[in-house]
Parts: sequence; structure tokens; C-alpha cells
Amino acid sequence: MTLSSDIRILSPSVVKQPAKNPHLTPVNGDRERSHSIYLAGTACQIKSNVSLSTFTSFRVGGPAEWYVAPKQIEEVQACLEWARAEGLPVTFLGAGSNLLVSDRGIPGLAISTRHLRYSRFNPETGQVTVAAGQSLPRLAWQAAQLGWEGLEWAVGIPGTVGGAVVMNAGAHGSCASEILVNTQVVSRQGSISTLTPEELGYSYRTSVLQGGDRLVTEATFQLKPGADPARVQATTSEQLEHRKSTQPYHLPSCGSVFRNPDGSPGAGWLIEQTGLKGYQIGSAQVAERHANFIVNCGGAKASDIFQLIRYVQAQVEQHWAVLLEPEVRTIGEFQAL
Ligand SMILES: Cc1cc2nc3c(=O)[nH]c(=O)nc-3n(C[C@H](O)[C@H](O)[C@H](O)COP(=O)(O)OP(=O)(O)OC[C@H]3O[C@@H](n4cnc5c(N)ncnc54)[C@H](O)[C@@H]3O)c2cc1C
Ligand SMILES: NC(=O)C1=CN([C@@H]2O[C@H](COP(=O)(O)OP(=O)(O)OC[C@H]3O[C@@H](n4cnc5c(N)ncnc54)[C@H](OP(=O)(O)O)[C@@H]3O)[C@@H](O)[C@H]2O)C=CC1
Ligand SMILES: C=C(O[C@H]1[C@H](O)[C@@H](CO)O[C@H](OP(=O)(O)OP(=O)(O)OC[C@H]2O[C@@H](n3ccc(=O)[nH]c3=O)[C@H](O)[C@@H]2O)[C@@H]1NC(C)=O)C(=O)O
Repeated sequence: MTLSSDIRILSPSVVKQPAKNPHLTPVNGDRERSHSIYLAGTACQIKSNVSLSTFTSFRVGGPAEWYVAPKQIEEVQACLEWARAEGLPVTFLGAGSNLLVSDRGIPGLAISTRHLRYSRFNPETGQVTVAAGQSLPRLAWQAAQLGWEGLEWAVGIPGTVGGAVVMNAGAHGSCASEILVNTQVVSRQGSISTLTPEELGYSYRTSVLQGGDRLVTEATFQLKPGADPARVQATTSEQLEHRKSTQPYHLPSCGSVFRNPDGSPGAGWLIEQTGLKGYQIGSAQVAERHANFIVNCGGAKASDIFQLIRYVQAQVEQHWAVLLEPEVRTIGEFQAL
């Protein structure tokens, strides 16, 4: 299919009527033409009807009604202003490594942080200030090469810095909130503020930013400079190797589907002991290597994955009286069978 492109120049301040909204693209229906809008005064291109499947690690999901990847904070503010003027809901995307997007897509404007990129290491304070779209594994390797300790655990988490702050990403007994000094956020109204970890309501894989309307644009972490780079790199490599041997790292997934429940063995153990390893709906499968992973074996639909999540949840609750809570963030409409 070829999408035609219709470029228009709009100023956020003059757009009052909704642009010709494609709304949600029917799963099997005609595809709308793709439009691009340049926001006046910026180089920022807002595109319509953009498939999100390539922007999620599950490799599933329908189109965003509108999609943009701003390069600077001023462009973020202009996009938010445009969405407000259009009366559109806004969704934030990092690397999409913990997202299940509906096959029907999502309404409104999807703002990706993928082009918000920089990192500044300050050897005097041991702090690194990083833009939200920076890859967390890349940051972990940069720190290791400098001989800065504190991010070795993060090397296998294939998300962005912004996603890690929001999700309180963690592994090997460490997590983002433990090293976060502060984070810069932009509100839906476009105002910028700096928040401390205490203001973010952190606990295991949780923060007040989840499902909220503030976009993380930057974070500062406290690391420990001065170690032997070879040693930090060796530890970083070991963490990655351990992960590759215990998780189905080579297949599309969202990492752990469920948070580990309090006071019982981990979700993976519970799911395996329920006999669900290898269980499949469509092309979505409970991974053989780790039962708390669902993998896309090729051509899975978001609805397959959603149904499998619900099935696993129901089976584990029936066997163990434990209700597993999803860690993966679901966006768009899904139908429970
Ligand atoms: C193979 C694999 C292994 C994984 N291993 C781990 C692991 O060991 N530990 C772990 O914690 N996680 C793990 N994950 C899950 C995932 O990588 C993390 O949750 C990661 O932090 C998500 O970052 P992201 O940029 O991809 O966020 P996304 O998936 O894009 O978004 C996650 C949520 O954060 C919001 N969001 C993203 N960026 C921003 C922003 N800048 N401002 C505001 N909201 C935002 C989104 O709206 C969404 O609600 C793994 C995933 C995979 C695929
Ligand atoms: N199962 C799944 O669903 C998914 C799995 N993954 C896996 O997660 C991992 C991370 O993916 P992703 O977040 O996309 O990674 P990125 O490519 O964004 O980041 C990896 C970064 O780390 C750097 N790097 C890698 N190895 C070294 C090293 N030995 N020394 C120094 N720097 C190094 C790379 O540098 P350079 O650019 O120079 O190579 C790159 O900048 C990959 O192994 C990928 O296969 C990712 C997404 C989904
Ligand atoms: C991948 C994620 O994070 C991961 C993180 O990478 C790893 C490593 O630190 O520790 C957590 O997994 P996990 O608790 O399953 O850790 P593992 O060490 O793999 O397993 C814990 C225990 O469960 C058992 N286990 C695991 C999988 C399985 O199929 N069967 C099973 O019995 C293991 O034998 C082990 O005794 C995080 N998951 C959660 C929900 O907290 C993620 O959040 O997406």
C-alpha cells in the first residue's frame, strides 16, 4: 500500500477547527490518506495515521491518529498546544518496550520522545543529565566505559530514560528511583517543572507519572565515577549475559508481563506451576524460557496478547488465589471475551 502525503502548514494559534481527523482506522477497512502538518515556527512534523507496530517491542498495534517525535522541548510545548487547540487526547511513547497498543490504534496525538537525545556527564558531581529519549542500555554502556558505577543493572532494559523514570524500571535488585536526583516534566498546559523522587510516589515498578498527563523530558541520575572502566564494563556484560540466558531476549515481548506479587513466589514461577508454559492464543505464546514473558511468535495481534494476559491471570487466580497485576501498559480499546 502506498500512502500519499499531503503537507500543510498550520500555526497552533490559528488552528481552531479539528483538522480532517481520520479517527481510528478500521482493522480491515480502508486506510485513510496520511497527512503531514508542520507547526509554524518549528521544524516539527505531525503525521496522521501512523502505524505504531514498529514503535513497540511486541511489534503489534494499529495506527496513531496523529504522531509526532519532537526534537526539542519548545517543540513538545508547541505539540501540546496544538493538541489542546484541537481537543485531542495525548499519549506519550518512549521506546514502546512496555506497551500493548490496540489493533484498532489510538485516537489523538501520540508524542514520541525518540528524538529528544543528549547526555551530559558532570565529573565534579558524578551526576549525568539525560534527555528522555536516550536509550537506557546506551546510557549504561556510556557510564561503564567512563568507569562510572550505578547503571550496570540497566543494560538489558530496552527502553528510554523517560520510560525508566515513569515505570521505575529495575533489575538485579536496583531500580531507577534509587539513583534519580530529579526529573524535568512538561504539563499538558506546557509548563515545565522539576520533580524529586519523593514527589514521584515511587514503589516497585510504579510512579505517579504512570497514566498521567506529564511528559518526562529529562532526568538527572547520581552515579559513582572513578572506578576501573574494565571492571564496570565486565559487570555490565555479566548482567546482560545473565539476562540472555534466563529470558527470551531474542523474541518480541514487553519483558515481564506481570509485576511479582507480594508474599509469594514470583509471577514466572506461579505461571509455570500452573502449567502454562508454551500456552498459545493465535501467535502469542507464554514463553518457554520464562513464563512471565509473552512472546510474539510472528504475526500475533494485540488482541491475541491481550486475551492471553487475561487467560493467564484467570488461571493463576484459580490455582493460587493470587491476582497477578499487569506491569505492561495497555493503550487503546480491547475487548475481553
Ligand atoms: C526484552 C525486555 C526486557 C525487559 N526487561 C525489563 C527489566 O529488567 N526491568 C524493567 O523494569 N523493565 C523491563 N522491561 C520493560 C521496559 O523495558 C521498561 O518498562 C522500560 O522502562 C519502558 O521504557 P520505554 O521507553 O520503552 O517506555 P514505553 O514502553 O514507551 O512506555 C511505558 C509507559 O511510560 C509512559 N512514558 C514513556 N515515556 C514517557 C515520558 N517521557 N514521559 C511520560 N510518560 C512516558 C508511556 O505512556 C507508558 O505508559 C523489558 C522489556 C523488554 C522488551
Ligand atoms: N525481546 C524484545 O522484545 C526486545 C529486545 N531488545 C534487545 O534489547 C537490547 C537493547 O536494545 P535497544 O534498547 O534497542 O538497544 P540500543 O541499540 O538502543 O542500545 C544499545 C546501545 O548500547 C551500545 N552497546 C552495546 N553493546 C556495547 C558494548 N559492548 N560496549 C559499548 N556499547 C555497547 C550500543 O552501541 P552501538 O550503537 O555503538 O552499537 C547502543 O548504543 C538488544 O540486545 C535487543 O536485541 C530490544 C528491543 C525489544
Ligand atoms: C523483565 C523485567 O524485570 C525482571 C528483571 O529483569 C529480573 C532480573 O532482575 O528480575 C525480575 O524477574 P523475575 O522475578 O522473574 O526474575 P528471575 O530471576 O527470572 O525469576 C525469579 C524466580 O522465578 C523462577 N522462575 C522464573 C521463570 C519461570 O518460568 N519459572 C520459574 O520458576 C526462577 O527460577 C527464579 O527462582 C524482573 N521482573 C519483575 C516482574 O520484577 C521486567 O520488569 O520487565
